[in-house]
Amino acid sequence: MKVRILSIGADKSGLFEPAIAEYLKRIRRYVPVELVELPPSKKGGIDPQRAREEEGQSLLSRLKDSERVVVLDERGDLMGSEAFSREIVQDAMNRGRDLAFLIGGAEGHSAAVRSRADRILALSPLTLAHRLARLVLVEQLYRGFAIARGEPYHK
Ligand SMILES: C[S@@+](CC[C@H](N)C(=O)[O-])C[C@H]1O[C@@H](n2cnc3c(N)ncnc32)[C@H](O)[C@@H]1O
Repeated sequence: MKVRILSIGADKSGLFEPAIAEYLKRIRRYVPVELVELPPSKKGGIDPQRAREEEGQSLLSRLKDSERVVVLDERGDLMGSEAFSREIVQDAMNRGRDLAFLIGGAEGHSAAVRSRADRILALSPLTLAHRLARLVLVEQLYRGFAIARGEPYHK
């Protein structure tokens, strides 16, 4: 099993990168994990619909057939950490499936991305900056593996 996080944009602020790097390092104790940053569309701020579609194509073109696709979106299903561990992390472990998590840009996800999703997941009903969504995702992934192993990180 492998995990990839495909994300539009980079963390230019530098605020979240050290924490994200730390959780990626911790997740690598369990599985290979890769963060793939994709450039935002040049249409951002000018033509939001076009930007969403271009970024969606960029995300979709990088998916592999072997991957179960989890699209992150504030309008998606809300689940607790134990359900996330069971239904996403442990399910993939048990089936030997790879996981791809898709994080959109400033304009969110296109209809094409939503329709490709095996699961649409909200980390909260709040709208998070994409780089903060990344950080919450990697912490929850680490927590999800710790739950699966019965390790004390999750209380
Ligand atoms: C700034 S948000 C995009 C907001 C955009 N206006 C929309 O309607 O989707 C950028 C990306 O961060 C992720 N994101 C932000 N808040 C989230 C949340 N509460 N749950 C899951 N993902 C979230 C999503 O992948 C989203 O596409």
